[in-house]
Amino acid sequence: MSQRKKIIAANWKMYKDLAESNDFFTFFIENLQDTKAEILIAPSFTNLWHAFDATREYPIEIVAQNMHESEEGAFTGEVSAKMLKSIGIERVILGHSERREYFAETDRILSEKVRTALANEIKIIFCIGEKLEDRKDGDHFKLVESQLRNGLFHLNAKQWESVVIAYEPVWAIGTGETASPEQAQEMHQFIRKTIADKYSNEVSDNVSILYGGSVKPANAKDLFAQPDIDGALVGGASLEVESFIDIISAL
Ligand SMILES: O=C[C@H](O)COP(=O)(O)O
Repeated sequence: MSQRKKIIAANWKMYKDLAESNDFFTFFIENLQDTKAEILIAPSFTNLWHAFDATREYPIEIVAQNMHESEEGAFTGEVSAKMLKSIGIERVILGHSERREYFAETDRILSEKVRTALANEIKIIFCIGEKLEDRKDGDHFKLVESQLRNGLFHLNAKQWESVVIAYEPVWAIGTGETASPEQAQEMHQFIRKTIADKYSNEVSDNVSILYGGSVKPANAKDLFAQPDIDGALVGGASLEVESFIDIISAL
């Protein structure tokens, strides 16, 4: 019987200064209802400590949006796993398409980030997803499989207990063009089978696979009704307390 977790994660990207972040958490905590979902929120680095401190007593996990693959060094502007752990952060988003696109994060760099995170006992939300041209060419399964293999298939079965996958078709991110529940389910099922073929059904059945890409209160319920969709990684709709709570309530 699968014990995989239901997760609603917020990726704030480069939005909210400290005052806006603090205001969000004050209102969010006041209005949060009981939910079976694990709630994860990823603010920017400058807000991480305050967010962690404000939510210590609540069922809300604060997550980093990135980290460097080296333990430490002359990497101006970067943040290490050790620094994140020192402020209580125990999970990081890696492989987001915006990091791959704008910061040239290759599969090799991402596999190194994965190694460093796990070596520092930091759990991972690993993002994979095809571009529109991949899908139009019928290459979306091949692309997603290569991201999965190159980023994560160096892990042993036990290490997968620290991994959550986020399938985020690039063409759905920030566009309002959400994948249909059927499209998302088809890819989630493929991802789970690819993991099962490499490892085992036991490993794949326990990996939470989140959908990301224009998740809104209006489409969340139909997405979450799919058997292999275990929650969402939400961008824009997580910036407002009301819409984020509505998405959580849809699970
Ligand atoms: O990490 C979140 C994804 O990029 C989705 O963003 P979005 O909900 O604004 O489309």
